Amino acid sequence: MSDPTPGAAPETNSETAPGPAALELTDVERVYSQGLAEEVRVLHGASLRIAAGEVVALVAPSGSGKSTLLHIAGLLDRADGGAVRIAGTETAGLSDGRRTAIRRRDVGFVYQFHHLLREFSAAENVALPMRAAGASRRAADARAAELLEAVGLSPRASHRPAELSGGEQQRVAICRALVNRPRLLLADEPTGNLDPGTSEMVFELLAGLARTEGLGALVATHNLELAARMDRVLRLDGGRVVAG
Ligand SMILES: Nc1ncnc2c1ncn2[C@@H]1O[C@H](COP(=O)(O)OP(=O)(O)OP(=O)(O)O)[C@@H](O)[C@H]1O
Repeated sequence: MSDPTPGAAPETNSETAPGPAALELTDVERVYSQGLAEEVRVLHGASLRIAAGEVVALVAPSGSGKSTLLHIAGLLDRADGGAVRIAGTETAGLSDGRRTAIRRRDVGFVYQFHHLLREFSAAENVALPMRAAGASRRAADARAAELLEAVGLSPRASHRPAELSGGEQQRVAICRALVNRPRLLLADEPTGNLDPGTSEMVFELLAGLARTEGLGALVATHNLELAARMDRVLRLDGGRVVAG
């Protein structure tokens, strides 16, 4: 039986809930003001909690602050107020260097466009961030092979991005985001550039991998049908996060 703590965000996945949440935002504020005649208050009391192993969709109209929220959650931008906790670590008061270290260790990103390096093979693209983090070539190659196999791309491991379809390229980008075993996966319109059938397949692979790897995932998308297949759907409404 679950017995939610008062004040805690509801609906975490009880099977994977032990341990710290992958991501906790508490009353996050973000106001853009630099060089603007009028302030743009994008996030105003935005709170959410994503448990390890939970895949959550974030749907909201264009311009409502999805990218802003993802950038703050991924420590690419600083909130003007509130708390950002990643895998149990509060990040608000940390130096830029410390935040970068946490981002590299604990956060994986997938974007609408894959940004794969075109002169490298699929396997090399996946292995690169792990090599950059200091892993041996052998360990990085083994991890890349394991992930490419999980998304059905073993036969394409030696292909360069230009030799892959859009959906295959995005599957490689997902593997690359997961290679360092992050605690949190942030995806911004990961299937925005793909046809409906391919989008569905890439979404399923992303969600399946996040669950088997036990990380929390927040996936921003305009696609309501795909969002409904995630564990939960959240919306942004007037700068706050509400259940979708
Ligand atoms: N650097 C900035 N300076 C000023 N305003 C900004 C800045 N970045 C974003 N904004 C404004 O903040 C609001 C939210 O932008 P954001 O990119 O987070 O929205 P979004 O929901 O991700 O939109 P989309 O789905 O179109 O990508 C928009 O009104 C945008 O114009």
